[in-house]
Amino acid sequence: MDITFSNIKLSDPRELSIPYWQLKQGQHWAIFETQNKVGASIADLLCGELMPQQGNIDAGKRHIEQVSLQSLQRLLDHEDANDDTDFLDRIDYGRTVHTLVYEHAQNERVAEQLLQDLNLIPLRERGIKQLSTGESRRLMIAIAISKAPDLLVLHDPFSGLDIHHRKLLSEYLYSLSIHIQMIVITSRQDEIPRWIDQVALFNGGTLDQVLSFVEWQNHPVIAHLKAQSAEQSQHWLTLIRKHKQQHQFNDPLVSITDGKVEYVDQTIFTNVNWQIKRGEHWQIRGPNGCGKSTLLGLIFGDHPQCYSNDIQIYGMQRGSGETVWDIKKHTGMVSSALHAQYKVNCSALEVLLSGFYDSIGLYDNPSKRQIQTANEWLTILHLQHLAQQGFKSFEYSQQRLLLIARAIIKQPCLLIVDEPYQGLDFLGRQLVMNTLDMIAQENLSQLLYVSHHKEDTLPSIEYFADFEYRPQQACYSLVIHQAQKSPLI
Ligand SMILES: Nc1ncnc2c1ncn2[C@@H]1O[C@H](COP(=O)(O)OP(=O)(O)OP(=O)(O)O)[C@@H](O)[C@H]1O
Repeated sequence: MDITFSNIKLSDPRELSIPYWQLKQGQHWAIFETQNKVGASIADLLCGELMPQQGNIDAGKRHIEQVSLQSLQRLLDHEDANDDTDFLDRIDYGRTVHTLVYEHAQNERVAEQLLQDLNLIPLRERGIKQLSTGESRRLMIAIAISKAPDLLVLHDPFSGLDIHHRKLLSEYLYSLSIHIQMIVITSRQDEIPRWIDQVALFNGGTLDQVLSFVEWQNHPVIAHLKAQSAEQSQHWLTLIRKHKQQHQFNDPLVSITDGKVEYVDQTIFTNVNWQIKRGEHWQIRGPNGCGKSTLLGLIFGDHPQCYSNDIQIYGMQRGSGETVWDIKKHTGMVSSALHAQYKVNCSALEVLLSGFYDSIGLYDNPSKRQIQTANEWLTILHLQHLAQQGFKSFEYSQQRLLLIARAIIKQPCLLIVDEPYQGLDFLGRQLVMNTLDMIAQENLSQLLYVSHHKEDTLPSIEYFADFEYRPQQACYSLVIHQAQKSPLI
């Protein structure tokens, strides 16, 4: 049976308008997210998580599943609601990979095959809350397929995956496309699979064009969006320059000596020796699960093992009586973990203001100047009219942009951006990427940056901390590289 959208409308803070759209039985679709994210709303409408304010969707009795950042967030919320840490003699990390994949799988053979196909066997006994970004993405795909859907909506399926797992998933989805109808929603051009039949383009939230794969490849929208983002990022930078802060720390800003993180069942990395000097911008690279976020958590002060390591930051030796707030005061952070923790339903304005206090939610009285700066940020994010709207009611990418602005607002000395583009549309990603690059170029903050995508490399970053696997120690270690500047001709 075909799926038909008729006269669909959603408004503030989401925006979606689909006068008429038919997805024929068996046809594979891609939705390319240019600007105004629509994918999350479409996925939620199809899966019955959201009701249209107007119009209707006829999907018959189709069993539709989605894989998306919001479906992961819902599962994590569910695990938090059932957290048994208080009744156990250990931390409750949520249900294990094994339990979650077995829960809906038809039989053991299907479950084991899924664990194998998505490279989840080594993670079988790990709780969902322990998983890294790429690991949890693979788990969410396995869970969705274990429910044997007729239609699978994959929102940014490759997001957070390293190169090896992106290749594996791409081959896996191709084999799956023979049996299951799919809608792939993405904001990256190279992530539209070749087996897609039709591409839907939205303009300002409205379904604008339906294209064949070949028509899509020659479409001018990308060039147009790049020009638009270059112009808009100048507005961001003007605002950042206006509130420029001076930081007076001595070298090195951060120093880790013989860093090590280990858990009961495995060591993640050892022998990490790393110094971040003034003016240096770093990209941290390495495969899923190698410890990038863990290392950044040691610096930011969120990771429990930061006290058992020899870490100096901003001239303070960790564990010498300083508080986590002494560190956070000079540090901005964007990451999926922080996004997941930001559960407080304060207003958009309060989210931005909370950046001045490093809090999740706002518990202080902001000054007039801080309120004015936060309002200026809302204006350049085009969210001024939604200043009082609750954070939770925003779509994931709008939330992410608010959290990025929250991290930048106080102009921290160190800006930790751990896969910042997760959930953003094409324009949003370009905008944030241009802005981060200009922040680094002008040394407005020092970047510690993580992204798995080659095209996200920021030209201003010259230092690379690469995790490499050490088979003898069965864990990772860090290797430092400095980019060769191309000789002037
Ligand atoms: N409490 C724990 N016990 C055992 N392993 C854990 C625990 N917490 C995290 N891990 C594991 O530590 C590893 C490192 O996680 P981390 O999030 O730092 O990886 P990452 O390099 O950022 O990966 P990604 O590229 O997927 O984001 C992962 O394999 C994760 O499953």
